Amino acid sequence: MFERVDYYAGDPILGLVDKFVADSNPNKVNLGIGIYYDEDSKLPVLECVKTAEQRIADPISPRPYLPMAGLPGHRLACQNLLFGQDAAVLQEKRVATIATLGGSGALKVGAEFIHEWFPASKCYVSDPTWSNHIAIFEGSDVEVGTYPYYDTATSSIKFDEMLAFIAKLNKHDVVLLHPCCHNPTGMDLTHAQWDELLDIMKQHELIAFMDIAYQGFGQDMDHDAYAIRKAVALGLPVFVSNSFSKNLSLYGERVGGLSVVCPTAEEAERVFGQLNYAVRRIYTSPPSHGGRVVDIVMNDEALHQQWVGEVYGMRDRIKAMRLKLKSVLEANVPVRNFDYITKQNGMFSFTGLTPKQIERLQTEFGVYIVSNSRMCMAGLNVNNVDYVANAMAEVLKD
Ligand SMILES: Cc1[nH+]cc(COP(=O)(O)O)c(/C=N/[C@@H](CC(=O)O)C(=O)O)c1O
Repeated sequence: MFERVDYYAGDPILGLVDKFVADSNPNKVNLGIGIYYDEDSKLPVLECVKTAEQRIADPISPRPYLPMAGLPGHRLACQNLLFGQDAAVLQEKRVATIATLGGSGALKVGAEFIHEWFPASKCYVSDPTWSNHIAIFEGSDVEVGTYPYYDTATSSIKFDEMLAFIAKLNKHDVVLLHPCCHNPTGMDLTHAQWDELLDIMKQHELIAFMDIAYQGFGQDMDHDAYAIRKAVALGLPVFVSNSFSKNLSLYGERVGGLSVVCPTAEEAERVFGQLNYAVRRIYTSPPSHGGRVVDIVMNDEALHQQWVGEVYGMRDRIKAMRLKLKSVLEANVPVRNFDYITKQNGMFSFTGLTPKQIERLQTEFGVYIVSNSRMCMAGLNVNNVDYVANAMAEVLKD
């Protein structure tokens, strides 16, 4: 009956978790999946979340279905964070926002919407990008292509090539962009480069799909949203998928959002209705617990301020680990340039290690990084950074 069904080869990122758990090496370090671990290699529960959880727990309340679009407070939280509190585009009611099952759910609903209402549009992702971008859009029957992005030889962005390629796309083609903390390279465009790119996209009537999963881990909440707000200012059609998995450390609660910026409030109403309908046909409504945590933390002024401070604490710890890793590697492998480690933003560093070196890191040292050479810097801490640096130095001798 099901003999024709293909075996699933496994996910290049999630599959590493199982291998890591099964590894008996006492020194093992998981630098694969994009999860923030604290100084003690523990997944943190933010203080602001603890307070929200207490409010949800006492008094305990029933758990009715949420609206298809999720809690209004969750949706408002996404809008204020992405576009800025009281932004004109919000005052004009030109943004259709739904709460989603994490950033992944936002991408899926967005891909379904594009397939249905822009059937001729192709989606172009950066080369390289988060592997699930391609799987999600292709899973919604949207044809996916890639635009030039990262130059491995120079650890930099192929900006001129990227512009030239995007300038040749067709009207209403979708360009999937990382506003900050690019996954997997960590290399971000400068504000001047964003201005140039978005202007070309405006001229060629392209659709910007901005996937922001690490807001606050780059420079700060507003700086990290620059590309989104610039696209809005230029009057581009913008889809924004956002995730609270990392910056609220709520991975398993599956909380995110999808926003679509429209030319008029009337069109936003139309889009909002179809986003609701897409949710109904995929999963009916988002989970209530995570939505309530987002609503409480993000809309209570004191908790919101506390949250921002906690995110910047995570950001700064990662930056400190980048500096430490770079200094130990420079001391151990003086012939090699490691500037890329501190040039890159957010959780990830694209190390450029070869498959053989990656394999040795894993089998000989129990250090797990993704097969494309992406390393999650948020898995480093003062207890393991020397070990990881020495292991990298060792395999780099190959
Ligand atoms: C760019 C990007 N967008 C969306 C997501 C999905 O987030 P969520 O809200 O949890 O659905 C992730 C997750 N990335 C990490 C985990 C994963 O692969 O699912 C990662 O790259 O390791 C991203 O890195």
